[in-house]
Amino acid sequence: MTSLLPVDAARAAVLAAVTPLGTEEVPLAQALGRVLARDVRAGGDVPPFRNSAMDGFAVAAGPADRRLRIVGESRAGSPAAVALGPGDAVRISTGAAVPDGADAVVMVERTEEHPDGTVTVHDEATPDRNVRGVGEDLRAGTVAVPAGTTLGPAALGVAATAGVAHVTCARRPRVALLATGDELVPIGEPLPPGGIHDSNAVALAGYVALAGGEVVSRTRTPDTAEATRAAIREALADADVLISTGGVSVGAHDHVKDALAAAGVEERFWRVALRPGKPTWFGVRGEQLVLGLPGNPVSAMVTFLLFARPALLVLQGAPALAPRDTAVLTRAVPRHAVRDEMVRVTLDGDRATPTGPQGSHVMTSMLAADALALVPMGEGELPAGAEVAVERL
Ligand SMILES: Nc1nc2c(c(=O)[nH]1)N[C@H]1C(S)=C(S)[C@@H](COP(=O)(O)OP(=O)(O)OC[C@H]3O[C@@H](n4cnc5c(N)ncnc54)[C@H](O)[C@@H]3O)O[C@H]1N2
Ligand code: MOO
Repeated sequence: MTSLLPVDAARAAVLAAVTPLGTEEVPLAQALGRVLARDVRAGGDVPPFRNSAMDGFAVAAGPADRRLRIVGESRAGSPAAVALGPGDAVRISTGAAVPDGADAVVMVERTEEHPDGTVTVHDEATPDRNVRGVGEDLRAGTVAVPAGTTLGPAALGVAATAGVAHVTCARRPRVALLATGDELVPIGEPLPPGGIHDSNAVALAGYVALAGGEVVSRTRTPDTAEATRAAIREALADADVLISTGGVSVGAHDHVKDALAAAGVEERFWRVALRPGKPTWFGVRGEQLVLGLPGNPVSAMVTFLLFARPALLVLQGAPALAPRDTAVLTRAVPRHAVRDEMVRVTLDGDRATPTGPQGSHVMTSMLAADALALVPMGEGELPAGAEVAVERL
């Protein structure tokens, strides 16, 4: 057998071939999940003005149990027209501007209003009590969200409050998905003898979307050399990344590698010391990346996560990999002699429990998985209690 490439070397080879894509302006409301290419800086101070953290009375600093004259009101969106003089108080709502002359807000529960238009405040008003200062959250001109951030809901909110309506994001990788196999039947259709539903297409499309990619084509091709060539040619016409499944092993009907060579894709590696995922193939055509993933559904998902996902992230200028954690196996796991195994595990704190049978066709082994635990190749088994490296999903 030709030698198998170690998992980390395979991943390094993929990442070495990645050139980050360009950038584009994206309306903030459409930027969820996008990778920020340029820092978002605060256009002004946030909060932009001194405002109240409570409904109550704005007062000058002073002791408890003072009786003050109510001279006006400051509401959110409608600042008070008056400034406070000695002995004055202004009725104030949460979020409303604290008027000039006021140092603090006494919450309404700690006050007592009188029919003559005065109020007794029962709390001491220490300076800035219940007052949110200008720029407490963000200072004008400082970085509110750094480049490289994948924009989640909170980052969108921060960018909005920083006064930004458009953000500069990495272009989304355009991904073509190609499922090969005579046996494949579109999802939802009845299965003929020997047929199986094309689950890879929908599962991988989901992973692509979660990694920020855009699926630009989904094709199924039968196992003939001509059809595979045509499908690959077409898929490569308009994609940054081509991800195929199936047809990369050594069977008589495995045409993917030849078809990729015919399309001018240059092989970087084939076969990894990995279970599941041994026949994984990787190549490039110019800046286009091509991953030929194994057909077995678990192998396709695991190799997507190990190789394709980091590539998609780096194409977008995001960090490729979170550092591996360590966990302790709760059960013994048999080791493969010449392949590292990515065992699907649930995590309870640092305790890793395999999700059940680990065959590369057992799709439900992925369902409950929190992480992939790396069980290194070797003799015998890795005992319960052994430490393993885990990659969280
Ligand atoms: N003689 C050998 N046979 C195999 C070897 C080997 O080294 N020598 N390696 C095995 C390993 S490991 C894997 S992994 C598979 C990978 O084979 P292929 O990538 O060529 O995949 P196929 O043979 O086309 O399909 C494998 C399996 O997956 C099912 N499949 C394929 N596509 C889909 C899809 N889109 N949705 C759902 N399921 C799919 C297919 O029906 C097969 O059951 O090769 C081993 N054999
Ligand atoms: O390496 Mo294969 O992906 O185990 O079934």
